Amino acid sequence: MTRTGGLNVRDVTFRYGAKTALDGAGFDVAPGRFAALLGPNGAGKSTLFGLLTRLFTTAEGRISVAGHDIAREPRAALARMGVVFQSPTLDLDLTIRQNLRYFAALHGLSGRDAARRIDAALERLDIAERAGERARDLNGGHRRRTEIARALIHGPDVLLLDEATVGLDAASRHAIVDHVHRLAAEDGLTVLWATHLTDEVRDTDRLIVLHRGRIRADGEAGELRGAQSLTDYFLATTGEDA
Ligand SMILES: Nc1ncnc2c1ncn2[C@@H]1O[C@H](COP(=O)(O)OP(=O)(O)OP(=O)(O)O)[C@@H](O)[C@H]1O
Repeated sequence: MTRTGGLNVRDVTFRYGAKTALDGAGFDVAPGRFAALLGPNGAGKSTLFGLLTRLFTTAEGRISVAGHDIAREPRAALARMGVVFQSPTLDLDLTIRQNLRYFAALHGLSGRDAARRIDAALERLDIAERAGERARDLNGGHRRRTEIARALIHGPDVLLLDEATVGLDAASRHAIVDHVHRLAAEDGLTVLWATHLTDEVRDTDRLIVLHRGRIRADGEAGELRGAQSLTDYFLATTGEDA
């Protein structure tokens, strides 16, 4: 599937009072690419996600999502975007399907169209057989997969995930990293995957290293790291533990 636009971030600066959290940060993610945004704690990843999702705004810099400038066409830009936030946001008392139905309704989707989209998203994340179970009864990995499925229901072009594997065991982490890579490679989604874990990045991924509000490296992960391990490369680039 070919999609247009991708994600463009240009010269974005953001301050919390006197504290500069993002300092002229800019990068592009081409349509259908998986980009890992790698940064240690405090690098500015959550601030960037806040700007991408319009939680807050800045006059300094430009962001566009699937060809829509987020300041000038916020509704169009947000409609093209799926987001998985760092903090879990499922209603634990509802079933998986009910959680997704609720989200579909927020997007103005209902009836057969919503059901079809929900089924497709659950299939895509390999959790269709769990649809009738309450979120509370699922493990952390399946809950996360549900949240990713939910982020796909309205058919976004760009998928943003902020530390999506936090708190999960190795097997669940691996499964989720794999699923999201496939969403880029097979479905043409543009993915921005924020993490501080180097083992979630593949050599063929686009790698963007953010440190203290600035982009420190941007390229294909395997080329950037060369003969070094990615962890060593990351340490050398940021001077901090990975
Ligand atoms: N509300 C705030 N007021 C002041 N400074 C803040 C605020 N929120 C974040 N910061 C600072 O801005 C910088 C970037 O923070 P941000 O949360 O975006 O980083 P991060 O890469 O997401 O880190 P983490 O993985 O720890 O969430 C940090 O130095 C942080 O201390």
